[in-house]
Amino acid sequence: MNKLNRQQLQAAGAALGQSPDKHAANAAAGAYPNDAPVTVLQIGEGNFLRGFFDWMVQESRKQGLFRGGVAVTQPRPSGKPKIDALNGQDRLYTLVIRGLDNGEPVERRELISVFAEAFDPYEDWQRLVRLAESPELRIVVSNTTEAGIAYRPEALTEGEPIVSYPGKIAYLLYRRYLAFGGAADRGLLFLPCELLDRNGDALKEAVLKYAADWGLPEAFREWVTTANRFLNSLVDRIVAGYPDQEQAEAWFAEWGYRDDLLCVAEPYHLWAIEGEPELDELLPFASAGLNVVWTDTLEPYRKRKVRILNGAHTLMTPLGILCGVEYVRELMEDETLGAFVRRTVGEEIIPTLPYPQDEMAAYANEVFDRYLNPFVRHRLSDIAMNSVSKFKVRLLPSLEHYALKGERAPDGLARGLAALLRYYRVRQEENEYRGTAFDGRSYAVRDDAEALATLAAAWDEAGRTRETPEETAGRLLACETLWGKDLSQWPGLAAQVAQVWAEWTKGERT
Ligand SMILES: NC(=O)c1ccc[n+]([C@@H]2O[C@H](COP(=O)([O-])OP(=O)(O)OC[C@H]3O[C@@H](n4cnc5c(N)ncnc54)[C@H](O)[C@@H]3O)[C@@H](O)[C@H]2O)c1
Ligand SMILES: O=P(O)(O)OC[C@@H](O)[C@@H](O)[C@H](O)[C@H](O)CO
Repeated sequence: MNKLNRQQLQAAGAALGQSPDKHAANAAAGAYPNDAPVTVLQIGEGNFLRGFFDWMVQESRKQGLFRGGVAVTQPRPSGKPKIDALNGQDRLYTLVIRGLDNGEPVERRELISVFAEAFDPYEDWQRLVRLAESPELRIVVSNTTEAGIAYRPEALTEGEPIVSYPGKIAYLLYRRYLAFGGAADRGLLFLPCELLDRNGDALKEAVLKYAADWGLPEAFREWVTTANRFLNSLVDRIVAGYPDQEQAEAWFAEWGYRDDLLCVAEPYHLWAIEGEPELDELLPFASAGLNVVWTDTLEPYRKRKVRILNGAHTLMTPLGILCGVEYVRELMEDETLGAFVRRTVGEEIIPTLPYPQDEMAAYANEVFDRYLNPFVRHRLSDIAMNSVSKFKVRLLPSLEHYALKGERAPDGLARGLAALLRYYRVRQEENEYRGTAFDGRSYAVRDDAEALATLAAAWDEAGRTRETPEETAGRLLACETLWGKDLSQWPGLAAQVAQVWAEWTKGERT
């Protein structure tokens, strides 16, 4: 069977546009017109951007609202296989949107054709520099995970690729600044999608640090802040990526082509962007009828989503994996585990949020329905990656709410923390860290190397010193490098964690 290629796109377009004419067919399919300029640079080849941003560009293009194409590059050398795979299928991929939309089951297949270019910036650095100097370029979008926006000092060597994402932007902006003589109207609009608090500000700050490190002129740094916009935004859509092989094979047989970049997403989508609605002229997603909200108050959107949706994911994941559960939906359908998640969100997390409680409860119910989407198989093992830093952002603030009032942690949140610590009872085996589930099966744990080393050493020390479980809990909670503060000081928390572990030892699971 053939790989996806342009011929399939034209066939799809012809079917949609009822026309054998190539241009009409391409327009109907939202295809990239060969003579349109690249207006967007996308740093990130991952599932999320392909299931969210690129789909939005495609939707806007179908309506004739968005002109231009996207050049995609990977943020790390290790992302190259996906760029190669994209080029191997004429820069096309299939997005399947599956789930309940206003209670109605939907399954839509879209051939996404927004990529005008896909290249490896580490192999062809000058191509990226030329793009930065292009007058047509207007927008830079990224998703490099929360780790990608970090500032890590790095040398600037003329002609050699910069490794980090913000470092790249600092240099590329400098080249753009030089190319246009610092013209005020040649700045770019940055839309980082990383789930970091005030992601636009974080990117700008890191860019300016690199500019200062490299001694770039003060006038350039001024231009970075005055001529460019770094928008803070909050993205929300569950993009599960490539489906199970069995499902993929069934689709390939039906469609008559194979697609290595096949991606599955839910129908729900929200992009709240801090900026004036006039920016929709440049990024006409709201005009295209997509759920894109221009707002001057991002915080309520962010807090609601990170604390409820992501918080519940991070609450359920360690316990689910310890219990041998594989998928979010399976966990929510389990009588005990599902009730545990609903109860903790409803009775413990929502009351910590300073917003109308009925609105928060309605949002949580919508989230539970999304978790139960029968068509999106969201793996707990995917969500589990980097759970320590996720816990800090998603669940710790809810726990802290009680600690600051001098209260003990409520039961569900304490159990979530106990599960996280038990999940990270890991040992290094060759190149990876592994933990052991309740049934004795072993699982791999992916996290920051330093965090894993700290947790493995703490558990090892606990095993050798014959301390009590409460002392072990205290030892783990005291690791400020992990939590950003000493949690062993919070009222009764170590004892609560030890109590939960004792229940699990007796075979009680929640
Ligand atoms: N998948 C979803 O449902 C979803 C929804 C909302 C937000 N997100 C965000 O997306 C991220 C995961 O992305 P995905 O689902 O596309 O997964 P993915 O594995 O398909 O892609 C991850 C991307 O991040 C890059 N990356 C990873 N670590 C990096 C680092 N240290 N520095 C620079 N780049 C790095 C990879 O090269 C790749 O481009 C999460 O961190 C989250 O912030 C995902
Ligand atoms: O993408 P991660 O790995 O940061 O987190 C896993 C999930 O919580 C996350 O992807 C959500 O599904 C998403 O944030 C929904 O918008």
